Amino acid sequence: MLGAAGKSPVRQHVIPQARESTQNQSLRRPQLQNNNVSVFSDSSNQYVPVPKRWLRDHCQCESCIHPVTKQRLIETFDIEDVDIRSITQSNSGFNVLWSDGHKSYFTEDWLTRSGLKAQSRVAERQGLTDVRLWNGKTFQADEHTNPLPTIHYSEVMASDEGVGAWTALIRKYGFAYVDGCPPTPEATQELLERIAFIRHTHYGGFWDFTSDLSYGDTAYTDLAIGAHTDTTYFTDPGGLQMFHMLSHENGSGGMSLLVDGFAAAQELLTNYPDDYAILATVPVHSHASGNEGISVQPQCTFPVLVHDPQNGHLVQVRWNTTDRAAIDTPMEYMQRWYDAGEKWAAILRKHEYWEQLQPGKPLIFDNWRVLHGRSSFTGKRRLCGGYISMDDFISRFKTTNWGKDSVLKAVAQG
Ligand SMILES: C[N+](C)(C)CCCC[C@H](N)C(=O)O
Ligand SMILES: O=C(O)CCC(=O)C(=O)O
Ligand SMILES: [Fe+2]
Repeated sequence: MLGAAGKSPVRQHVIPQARESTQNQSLRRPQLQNNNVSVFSDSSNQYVPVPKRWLRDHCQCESCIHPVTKQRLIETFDIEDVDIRSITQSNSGFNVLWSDGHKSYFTEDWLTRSGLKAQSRVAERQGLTDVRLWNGKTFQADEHTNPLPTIHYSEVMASDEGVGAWTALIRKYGFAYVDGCPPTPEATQELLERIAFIRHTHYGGFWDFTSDLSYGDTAYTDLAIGAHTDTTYFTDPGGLQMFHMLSHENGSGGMSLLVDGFAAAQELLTNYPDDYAILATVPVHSHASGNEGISVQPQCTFPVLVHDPQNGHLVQVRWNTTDRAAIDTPMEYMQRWYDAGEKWAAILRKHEYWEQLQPGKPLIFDNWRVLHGRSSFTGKRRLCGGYISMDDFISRFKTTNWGKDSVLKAVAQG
C-alpha cells in the first residue's frame, strides 16, 4: 500500500529547509528570437520560446489586469487570432505589438521568473526559504544562542512591521511567544486579530475555556493530552492556534508541550524511510462527534504526513490519537502502519519541549507543523485563544515581509 506504482515514494519527500533563493537565476536573461520571446527554462536548462497565446494571456497592461483588483480582465480564449506584429527590446523589457493592435510590455525580471520550475515557484511563494528545525533541547541547552522565539506585545500592536517580525518568527520556528500582553480575553483577541480574522469552528470563534466539559472534547477536561495537532477532522485544519493562560487557581500541573513535527519527520525519514513512506501515504480517517448536532469528517482522506504533490515538500502533519478513526489500509498491511506509528510516536516523545504557560505571555503556533499537548492538572485553569486559517496567516506573513529574502513578490499570474 505505498505509491500507486507500489514503489516507495520516499525519495521525493523533502522537509522544508532553508533554500537558496531562485533570484540568482536572473543571470539568464530572456531573449528575442525569431520575432518571439524566449526564456531560460530551469526545467530543461535551455532557452525555450514562450507560446504567443501565453504571452498575450499574461499581458500586464491596465486593460488586461485590473490595476486595483489585480485580476485578469481579458477573455483570452475569445481572442481568435493571436499573432505578433513586432517586438522591440528596451533596456529592461520587451514591447510587443499584437496583430489586433493591442500593445503589451513585459519586464525582463518578470519574464525571467516565468522560466522557473513550478516547484521552485511554489516553494518560494509558500515562504519556505527560512525554516529552522528544533528539538526538545534546542531552547534549553543555550538560551543565549537559541533564545525562545519571543516578541513584545507593544511591537505587534504598534505597526505592521511588528506583525511582520512576529509572523516571520512563527514561520521560521513554528511557534512564538508574545511578552507583555494584558491577561484578558479582550486584549488577547485583539492581538490574535493583528494577524487575521479568527477561524470559527463548532467550538466558537474566540474561545475562553476551562475544564467543565462545556464541549464534548478532552480539551475541556483536566486530563493529560499527548502531542497532537488540532482539527485533523477538517479538510483544511486550523493553521495557527493561540493559547493564552489567563489564570490557574488552587491547583497544579497543566504544563504545555510542543514538538516540531517537521524535525520529528526529518528524523523518521533519515532513520526509518520505509516507515516514513507508510505515514506519508496510508490514509487515516478522523472525526469530531462529541457534540450534539455535529459530525465532522474531512471530505477526502489524508495521510499523517501530507506533502505538496508538486515539489514533494512536507507541508502538514495530521496527528491526533483521540480523534483518529479508521486507518485505510487492508488488514494484511495494518501491522505495518502500527509499526510506523510506534516509531513516529517515540520520536515525538523524544522531541517534546515542555513549558508552563504564563498569564501575560500568549503562545501561538503553526498547527500544520508543531504538535501540542498538556499534562493533567488540578484546580481551575482558564485558557483563551483561537484559530486562524493557514492561507490567511501566509497572506499576512507575506504582505508584512515583502522584500525579505524569504518572500518573493510573485502573484499567481506571474
Ligand atoms: C477549541 N479548543 C482549542 C479549545 C479545543 C479544540 C478541540 C481539540 C480537538 N480534540 C482537536 O484536536 O481538534
Ligand atoms: O489545555 C491545553 O493546554 C491545551 C488543550 C488542547 O489541546 C486544545 O485546546 O486544543
Ligand atoms: Fe489541542
